[in-house]
Amino acid sequence: MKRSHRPEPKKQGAKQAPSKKPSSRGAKRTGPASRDDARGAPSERAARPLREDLVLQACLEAYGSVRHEGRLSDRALDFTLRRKAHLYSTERRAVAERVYALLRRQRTVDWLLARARPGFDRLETTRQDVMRLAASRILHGEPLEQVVHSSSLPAEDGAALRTLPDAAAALDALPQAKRYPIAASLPDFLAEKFLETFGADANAAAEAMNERAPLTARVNLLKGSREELQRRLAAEGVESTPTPLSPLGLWLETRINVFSLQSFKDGLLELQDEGSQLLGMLVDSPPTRVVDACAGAGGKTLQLAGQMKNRGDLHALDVDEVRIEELRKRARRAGVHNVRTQVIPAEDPAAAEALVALKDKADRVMVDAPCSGTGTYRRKPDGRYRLTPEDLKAHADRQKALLERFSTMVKPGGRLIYGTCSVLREENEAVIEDFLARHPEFSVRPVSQELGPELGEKVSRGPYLRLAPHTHNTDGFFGAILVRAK
Ligand SMILES: C[S@@+](CC[C@H](N)C(=O)[O-])C[C@H]1O[C@@H](n2cnc3c(N)ncnc32)[C@H](O)[C@@H]1O
Repeated sequence: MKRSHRPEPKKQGAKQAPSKKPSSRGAKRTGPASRDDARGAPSERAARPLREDLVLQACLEAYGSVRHEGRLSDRALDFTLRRKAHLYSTERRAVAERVYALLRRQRTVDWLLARARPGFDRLETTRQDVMRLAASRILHGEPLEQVVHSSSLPAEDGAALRTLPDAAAALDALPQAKRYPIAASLPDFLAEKFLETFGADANAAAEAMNERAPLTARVNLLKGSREELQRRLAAEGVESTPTPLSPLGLWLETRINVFSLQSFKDGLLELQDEGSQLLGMLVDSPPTRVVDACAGAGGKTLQLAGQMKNRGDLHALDVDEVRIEELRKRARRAGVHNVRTQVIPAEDPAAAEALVALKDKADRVMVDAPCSGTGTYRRKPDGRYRLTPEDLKAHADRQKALLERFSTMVKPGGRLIYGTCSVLREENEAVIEDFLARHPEFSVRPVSQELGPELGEKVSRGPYLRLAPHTHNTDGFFGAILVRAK
């Protein structure tokens, strides 16, 4: 039976979508503290049964606002759960897990229900959504009868759910080209691109993309080593495991609220996917002047500051004032002193003017470009349903333009580091090829020269960093190092 759309036996004791590795959703910041945070022993809290009616109501609100009102999933959950202070933390987690699980399998679930329940698409919207949530829970291994019972379904809808295995068998029987977009839960054009990109591994790529991501922290080297952080976390009752690829990372157990940990408030760690950490490691240290050209809220800026040991000049630029403000806050918490932030205009020629002072001056320029985010669907599952072929083209055009603009800041002998969290060639290798065709003064430096042969071999394809959930259990990332001739 294929995992993607087959109802499967529930793992013993599990209360959530299965995940091979530590996973993150439990620790998502979900609004104000829930009512049991201060009450009851942990074992009592864990044993308390979910109040299914309240959980279902919250799931319907959050899922409905993503699916029917177009809100982003993290915002919709945050918004819903902020207004549900009466939910226990186990219930809040169940809401987040169920909504994310359904978003990851939305197309599959819709296809199966259309077969299992004649007239499904003519049912009233809330009734459809109740069935979707129930079907998704069954696909993720919850016992069918328990789900049917706890979803308070009309008898005919419950009966339809009992036929899901037959619908799954019909899906399995489709030829791969027809089956794949549905089983992978991707729009047709993206499914085609995944098939092109991953070939024989396309099924595995989709499976891993539809799993929960691990909850991954990056140690703040300015405040201690990874081992010291592990000890601090253990003292706070949090188990952690060193990440296998990044020397900076720790997988954290999921059933915690990271943001309430003292070690987080003291700036000892940041949440950052292991793939993102590896991309940040392509910027070597200690160069004296580094530009983080698309710094956003500073995930990589803070990592670079740590790698630079708080020395030299680190320029963090972005067009988004809100993100830059968040970066400043995070930098204060992390004890970062070498960063200068700058909000820059997006459009030429104003943008070019803002960068004039840095022209030919930087040892390293990192362009962590805005992209389709096709590598991050484990964490942002709804992104796939919003992306259009036109968006993809616009991303690639903008990436080329940004590389062109920010490359002017690299000094002779300096390096340009380009990265995305996309798995698609047109945003990655094709952007680099386009740039090199117009800039013979730049050449590619294989990432293994930066990361060392052992790690380099594990994380690269050709000269580039190439990561994906099914091969590395990281988000999908691409990275390239380009060196400007002296
Ligand atoms: C992938 S995100 C950066 C993530 C960030 N580096 C991190 O590690 O957290 C891309 C960023 O590029 C920014 N951006 C978009 N257009 C830009 C432009 N013309 N110049 C600079 N930054 C831009 C976006 O605002 C966004 O914050």
